[in-house]
Amino acid sequence: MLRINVKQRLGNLLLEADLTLPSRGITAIFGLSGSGKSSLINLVSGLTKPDSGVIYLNNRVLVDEQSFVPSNRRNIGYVFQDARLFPHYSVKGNLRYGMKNSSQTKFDHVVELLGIKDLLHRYPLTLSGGEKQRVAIGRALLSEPEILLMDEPLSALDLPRKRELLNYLEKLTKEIDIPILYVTHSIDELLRLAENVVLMENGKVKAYDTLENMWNSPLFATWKQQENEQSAVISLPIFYHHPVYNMTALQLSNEQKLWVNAIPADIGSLVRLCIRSTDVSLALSYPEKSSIRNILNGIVTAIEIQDNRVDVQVEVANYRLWATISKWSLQDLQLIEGQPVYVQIKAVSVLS
Ligand SMILES: Nc1ncnc2c1ncn2[C@@H]1O[C@H](COP(=O)(O)OP(=O)(O)OP(=O)(O)O)[C@@H](O)[C@H]1O
Repeated sequence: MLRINVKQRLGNLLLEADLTLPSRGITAIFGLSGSGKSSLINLVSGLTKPDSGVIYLNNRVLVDEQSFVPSNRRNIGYVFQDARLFPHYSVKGNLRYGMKNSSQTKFDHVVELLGIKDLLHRYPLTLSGGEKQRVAIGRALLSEPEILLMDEPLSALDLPRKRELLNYLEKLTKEIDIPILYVTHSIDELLRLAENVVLMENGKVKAYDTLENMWNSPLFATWKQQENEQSAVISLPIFYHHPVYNMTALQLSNEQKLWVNAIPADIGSLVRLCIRSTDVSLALSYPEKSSIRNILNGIVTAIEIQDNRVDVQVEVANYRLWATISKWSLQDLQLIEGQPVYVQIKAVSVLS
């Protein structure tokens, strides 16, 4: 567990944070440029000192009124935007630098996890940006930190390398059981990686919650790129793999399941999905003989009339989804809050 309660004056900005973060999973520090994201994790790493306050990592004091543990004694792994490898050491040398014990099994595991076995004898100058970052992550992990701090680790990479590293990061986060604080202003990275989100604004913590709750809250409205639709992000457990068709059923409730293209993961694993309002339609009677596999029971919970469309929020087994319909359809269906409807879902994007 990471406990942060700090104040720090940064020029015109007063950074203030009061947070308790969980002991595993990725917490994204998200916000506009200049909102104080890097400054916050610099305080955790010990690169800077707060004017007042405390930071505890797993009940160990890093900072309080009496003490300030320097960076090199915090047991923290740090990955920056640029990999900052030692140019005169090979990849293997970089990885071994700072390794706490020389466990070959641990070394092999990290090398395997990050796909860097073939690079071990190369030197940083010969590596691509994405490869360098994987080595930097490997080096940080092999120091066996109690927490991993990542400050926009993908921002210096081109799109293909970003995608490649995202896949590694996603795998990594499922495997390691230390918390990761991940600074980003990318929605893509947030949706793929974050379990929890700290939203920073002008040096303050504007909100802190699970990614799903944040995404679905009005605070996030300005961050959603699509102007002509709404979307819902939800996580559901895998319930069943169809033995014939290449489909997987996810559990919304005991009664209701959502079918998606086959996901190669075990029953019970959580899958994060994005359902866009333009892929959802509503009907008042059960659509017989429909080609759409997902026809669910829902209740209308909100109706938002926009300039050229209507966004209808529906609750399906405790999950809130959105459907975009036309004003004409609203008039036709005479929808009101509390009304039961059939919710047809044409497409679902699997995020992670
Ligand atoms: N030592 C300092 N002295 C004065 N101002 C500072 C100092 N460090 C940071 N700042 C200012 O504090 C603000 C927050 O900076 P910070 O780098 O934490 O933002 P950020 O959210 O990480 O931004 P970005 O996404 O652009 O990296 C900025 O306006 C920055 O110029």
